[in-house]
Order: sequence, then structure tokens, then C-alpha cells
Amino acid sequence: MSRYLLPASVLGTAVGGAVLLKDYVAGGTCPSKATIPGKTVIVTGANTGIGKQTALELARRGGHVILACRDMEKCEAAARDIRGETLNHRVSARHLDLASLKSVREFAAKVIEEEERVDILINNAAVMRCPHWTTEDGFEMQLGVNYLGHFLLTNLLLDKLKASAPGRVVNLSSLAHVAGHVDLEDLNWQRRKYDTKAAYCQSKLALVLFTKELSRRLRGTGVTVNALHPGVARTELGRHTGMHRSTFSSFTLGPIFWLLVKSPQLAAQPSTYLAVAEELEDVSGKYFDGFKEKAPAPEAEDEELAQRLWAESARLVGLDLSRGSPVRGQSLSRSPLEQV
Ligand SMILES: NC(=O)c1ccc[n+]([C@@H]2O[C@H](COP(=O)([O-])OP(=O)(O)OC[C@H]3O[C@@H](n4cnc5c(N)ncnc54)[C@H](OP(=O)(O)O)[C@@H]3O)[C@@H](O)[C@H]2O)c1
Repeated sequence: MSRYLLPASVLGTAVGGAVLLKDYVAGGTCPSKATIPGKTVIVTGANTGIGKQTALELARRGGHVILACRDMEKCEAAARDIRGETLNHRVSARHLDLASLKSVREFAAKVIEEEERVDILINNAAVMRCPHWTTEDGFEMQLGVNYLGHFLLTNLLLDKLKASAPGRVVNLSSLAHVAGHVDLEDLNWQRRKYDTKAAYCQSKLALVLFTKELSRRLRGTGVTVNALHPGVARTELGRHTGMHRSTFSSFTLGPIFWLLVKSPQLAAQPSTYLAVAEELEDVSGKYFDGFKEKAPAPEAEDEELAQRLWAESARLVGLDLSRGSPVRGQSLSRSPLEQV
């Protein structure tokens, strides 16, 4: 067994390296020079990685940028960095923990009350391949943070987005969605044996399906929504994968990874493009790989699945299906899983 390990690892590394090289070469800076003075943008998970760089790029383009993060110390520090670098003082920090529906509702309520408008929502935050953790409301963490938290947040902000139209929603998905499967009978991993990779892929596929159904519902409102694979970037996303704990990985994959993958600055360019490019004004419901529109995985094209997922997600987060608003009288502290 062990004599196959080294050649297999070398082959794996070479293939992985080639894919990443292609990704790097395909990258580039945002082809649009559009500015966004007077527009209000929300970026979730903006204290680090692609989110922080996207917020920086949008602040450079004159937007009023709201960094929405779970750790206020990191959030304020990122906002300070961005203000210092861009000299745009309309960059602010707000608390949002996507692992808590109560926090999502509080964040949305404050934004609706205190902000005049919301033009662009970038659903960027994510957690990848963490242990089998659950959110405050009892959802598997990757489903709860990456998908359900953003599903609820977007729905709660829709009226504001529509009132500020034209507007845009950008959902950070991933190429990993192609390996995903949405199991409507067990979205929350209560019956299936838990598989953290599959849970990440499911959450990213759910975001593409959500994009499709939301786009259908937004027709004629002036608000568009698209999903994006930003490319492979060296960020903190791999913090739970344990790659750094393996000696083999540290000495082989590690350096290759750091050399070949995109910087967060480069990986933020497609998010910026989807948020501002004038030529995308009427483009909605699509999946982008970098700057290019691509066909997503076949399961992500299933309109009936997208509609059923919407209904199930609304049920899980406690949205009134007919109004798209929180169910009246619903306790914010009880788990929606307990309520249904
Ligand atoms: N990097 C890549 O190669 C890659 C590839 C494909 C897709 N993507 C997607 O691109 C997006 C950005 O990823 P990244 O690489 O920049 O990752 P990252 O560096 O790990 O940043 C993730 C952000 O999400 C935040 N976050 C995590 N849990 C949260 C919660 N409960 N509430 C609010 N915020 C939370 C993190 O906050 P803390 O710092 O407090 O944890 C952080 O700000 C993600 O959607 C990811 O799936 C990335």
C-alpha cells in the first residue's frame, strides 16, 4: 500500500497544480471600470479573504460599504484598513452572525431602519469542511451559514433592494457545487452519515438553486441575482481542512498551493465585476466561473428542485411563503427545527 502512496500523491499534486495554474492564468482584474457613488453595498464575511478585498474594491469605486461580520473587533479593524487605504469614509462595520437566525433578523431590521437604501448585497461569508457543528438554531453549520443564513438575509432585505432598484445580489458559490447533491428529505444531515465535504458541496449547490429561483421571483423588479465561483484563492477558508497538519501536505501541496492559487485581491475581482459591471445589468439567474458565464451542474438547472428547495428553506427559517417575511409571532429564540 505504502509503495503506491508516493506516486499517487505526486500525480495528485501534479493534477491539482495544473488545475490551479489554469485557474490562475484565467484570472485577472475586473474588466469593468464602473464606479458606484451613492450606492450602498453589504458584504457578508468581509473581515478577511475575498470578502474584505471585495469590500475594499467597492469602497475604491465610491460605494457606501457595510462590512457584515460575526466578530466586531475584526470587522472594525477591516473597516479601518479599508477607510485608510481608500480614503472613503463611508465604510462601516455591522454585526451579523449567519449561524444565528436571530442575529440575521436583527441585522436586517437595523439595516432596514437605519439605511436609506441597499443597492448591492454580496453573500460572501462561508465556512468549509468544519467538524459536525450546528448553528444556534440546530442547523448543520455549513448549511446554516453558507446557505440558510444568506437565504433568510436576502429575503428580509428584498423590499429594500427593490425600493432602491436597480439592484444586485451576488451569491458566492463554488465550483465545488458540481460535487453536491441537495437531499430535500434530509437537508440538515439528521439521517445521513455526516460527510463534511459533501455538506460544503450541498450548501454551495443550494446557493446556485437559490439564485435560479430568486431570479425567477425577481423578474421585472430591476433587481438581479447571480451565483459565482471566484476561483481558488489563498484565504482562511481551508482553516478546518487540516492540510497544514499533514507533513506530506506541508512539504508538497502547501508550497504549490501558495505559489499557484489566486491572491484574495485577484479572487475579489469577479465579485466586483458581478456587483458593478454595466453590461450585466439585465443578466440574472446565471452561474459565473470568474468573469465568464458557465453552465452549472445539471442538478443546479432543475427548476422544480429549486422551487421545492425554496419552500423547504422558507419552512426551516420560518419565512411566510406568501409574503417572504418572518412568520408573525414566531419566537426568535426557539429553533425553527423545534417549531415545525
Ligand atoms: N478561497 C477559495 O479558494 C474559494 C473557492 C471557491 C469559493 N469560495 C467562496 O468564496 C467566499 C469567500 O471565501 P474566502 O476564501 O474569502 O474564505 P475566508 O477567508 O475563510 O472568509 C470567510 C468569511 O466568512 C466569515 N464567516 C464564517 N462564518 C460566519 C458566520 N457564522 N457569520 C458571519 N460570517 C462568517 C468569516 O468570518 P471569521 O473570520 O470571523 O471566521 C470570514 O470573514 C466563500 O463563500 C467561499 O465558499 C472560495
